[in-house]
Amino acid sequence: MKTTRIVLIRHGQSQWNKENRFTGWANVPLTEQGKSEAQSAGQKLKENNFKFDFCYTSMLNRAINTLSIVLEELDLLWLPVDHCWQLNERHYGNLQGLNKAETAEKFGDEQVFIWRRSYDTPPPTVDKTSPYYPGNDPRYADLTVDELPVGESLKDTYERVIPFWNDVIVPKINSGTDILIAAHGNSLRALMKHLSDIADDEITQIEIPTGVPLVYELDSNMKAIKYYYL
Ligand SMILES: O=C(O)[C@@H](CO)OP(=O)(O)O
Repeated sequence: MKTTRIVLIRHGQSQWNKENRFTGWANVPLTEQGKSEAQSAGQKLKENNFKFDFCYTSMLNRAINTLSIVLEELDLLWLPVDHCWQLNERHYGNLQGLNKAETAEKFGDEQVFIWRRSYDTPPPTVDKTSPYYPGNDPRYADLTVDELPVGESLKDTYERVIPFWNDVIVPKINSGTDILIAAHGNSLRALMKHLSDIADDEITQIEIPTGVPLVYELDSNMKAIKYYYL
């Protein structure tokens, strides 16, 4: 059976990972630690002789910068890269910017766990006056009003990531292209759920570390044979 290998990577530590704040589509930078995680990821890929032809990332600086640091380590900065809003982090609605511990003190641990890890409960939404409404950001000018998220559950994120995977990334892989995807904790959890057929109530337990290459071996139906971290 033909197997395919792809590599996923969550961005390195961001400023708001460090400050324990809900991030979502907020465009925060990598910390120095995040940059060095990305460098080590690139070195590990190099030591293990990984080769790539094409990359996908999100529209958010922390994933774009992580990818570029990894590619620099691999001497592959010249590779083509598609920047796709579908790979963005889950939009965290009105929670964006809030400290997670303070929010738990205010609303209770259980409510915050539901917002963070339930499959289909969305966070409180933003309205069009919010600085976190993506329709106010020129990078999302091509999205229709229906596509612009105002606060997503993991299920909502899954419903934009997986059609993009099936319609855009799978044909690219099938044309014999070795791909690298740099994205986010929850957009990658959605992809892992699909690739490994993880149940709705089990995906709560999957936590992806920042800046560590996640290797997937896929069968001819583009489903996981196995996955491991480098
Ligand atoms: O804040 C976020 O955007 C995400 C990822 O950092 O957090 P969580 O782990 O709560 O989904």
